[in-house]
Amino acid sequence: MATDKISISKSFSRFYNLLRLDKKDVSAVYMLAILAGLLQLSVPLGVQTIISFVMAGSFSTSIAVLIIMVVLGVFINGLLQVRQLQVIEKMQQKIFLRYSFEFSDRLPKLNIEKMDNYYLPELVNRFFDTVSLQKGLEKLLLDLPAAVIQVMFGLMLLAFYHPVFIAFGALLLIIVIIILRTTSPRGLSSALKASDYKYHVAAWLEETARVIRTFKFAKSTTMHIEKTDKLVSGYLDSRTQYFRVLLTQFWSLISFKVIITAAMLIVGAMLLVNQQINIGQFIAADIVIITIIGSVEKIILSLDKVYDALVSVEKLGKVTNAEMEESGSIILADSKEGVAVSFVNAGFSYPNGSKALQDISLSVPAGSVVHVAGSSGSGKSTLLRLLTGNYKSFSGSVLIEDVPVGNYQLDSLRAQTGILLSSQDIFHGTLLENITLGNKIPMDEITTLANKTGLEHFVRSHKDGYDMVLDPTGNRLSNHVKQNILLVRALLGKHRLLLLEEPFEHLDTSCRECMIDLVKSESNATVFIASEDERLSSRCDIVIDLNKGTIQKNSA
Ligand SMILES: Nc1ncnc2c1ncn2[C@@H]1O[C@H](COP(=O)(O)OP(=O)(O)OP(=O)(O)O)[C@@H](O)[C@H]1O
Repeated sequence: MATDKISISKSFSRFYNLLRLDKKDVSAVYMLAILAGLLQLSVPLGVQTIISFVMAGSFSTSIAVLIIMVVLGVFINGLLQVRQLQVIEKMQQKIFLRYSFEFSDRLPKLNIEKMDNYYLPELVNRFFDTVSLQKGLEKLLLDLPAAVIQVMFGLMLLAFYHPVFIAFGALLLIIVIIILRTTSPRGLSSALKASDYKYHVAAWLEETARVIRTFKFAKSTTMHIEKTDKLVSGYLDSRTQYFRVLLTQFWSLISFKVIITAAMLIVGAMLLVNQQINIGQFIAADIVIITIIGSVEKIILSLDKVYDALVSVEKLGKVTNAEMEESGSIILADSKEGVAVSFVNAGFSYPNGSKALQDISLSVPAGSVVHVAGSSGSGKSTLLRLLTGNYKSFSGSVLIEDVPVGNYQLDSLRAQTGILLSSQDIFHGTLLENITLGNKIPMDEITTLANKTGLEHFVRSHKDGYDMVLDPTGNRLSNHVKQNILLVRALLGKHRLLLLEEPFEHLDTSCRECMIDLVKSESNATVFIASEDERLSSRCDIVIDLNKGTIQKNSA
């Protein structure tokens, strides 16, 4: 099973790029963390001074003032933490919002030629990584900087008590850096591997759900369980590997804690006995040391969330960094006339190497109705796809109005093209939304077409009419109605080019005849109809007969 390669520095730079978008918020969080870290140190300093006063046997108003100041410091520290939480919450909301819109905006603009090997609904599962990213963000921006800052300030403070603490600080930093450097790359790559398997398991469960009837009616198959078992084993293996890395880090931490606690107590006690520090300084130094150890513990225990956040950015990048379609700059003029289309020695292979079209040369005058005939797999859909402007890696040339199709601005080409390809479908939404795709189209135009195609009968037979909600993929609709909806969608508006794949497939003979008349009379558009139905040929101006991707016969 292929696992994505990942490098920790690249991952961090992707994460950094994400944070850069919220520069102000991130700076605010760090400023607040620094202030909170400083205030945190007021506790040991205050305690030390209070103890000195008490030891000296003097209880005066200055102690009361000091106590009030220490308590106030703790309170302000809490306030700063609340403010940090508010900023982080805002950033977490922004992450969800940003990825929602980025996914929504990018998906229709993906380069479908390059994304041919992906099943997009499965790819979109990565959206759920926004949740791990939100959680990781909290650790990365709140706990980690606070811990790092506390360690740094704590070490600086300790150095004032006795130079031996400087050595202690250096040793501590070196140990933490060694632990992180040696274990992090392994931690990140095993986290990514576990995440890959997680998505493979989810994808397989989704696939089982999608073809539920196949498994339900199959004769005592256990294939779905066996396949799940294999994927789950992969997940467990990589998860165990990942946990092993975390365990190494936790063990290093425990040993580190034991050694440091023992060393500090011994050193502290010796300094105290030798009267190099007083009791107040001893207690204060211990408070600082406990804070430092607590912070280092926080850093190491947060590592899994850091890995999760970095892995999430990688996973979300599968969609946000995916290649987008390229658009040309020429605008296809809005006109009542159809477009002239020509292919010159055009050939096309899919990314898997399957040769779909070879040496296609043809010339279609504007306004012609073309029947692209041929058996299944002969290349009919592919020929139509090349005219959509989405498929660009063909050899030879494909021209619309004597301009290479790739030169057109995709939006302008789409505005002039009515498309009904078999890959299109019904989506979860109202009937009206399914027809108009949210475009403002006069209702009379819709009802006229619905009348002509026969969709009107379906609309009338439901109490909610155009507001009826269709289920995803339109499974509960008859093929005939589904085809009618897609046909009305394709024909709505003014077009210079119509690309229709098996538009009349589920219609009875009389309906089929009316529809052909409808398509022919609709406009002056140039119409390409890909269909295996030979009866269509006699009703069209040009017939292109395809066989294994080449033109067998081209008759006008
Ligand atoms: N997305 C794809 N990836 C790889 N190969 C493809 C893809 N789509 C089609 N093909 C292959 O390209 C060839 C032409 O397919 P195409 O769908 O254009 O033929 P068709 O005549 O429209 O067939 P049908 O009527 O069954 O849709 C076939 O061999 C098919 O297997």
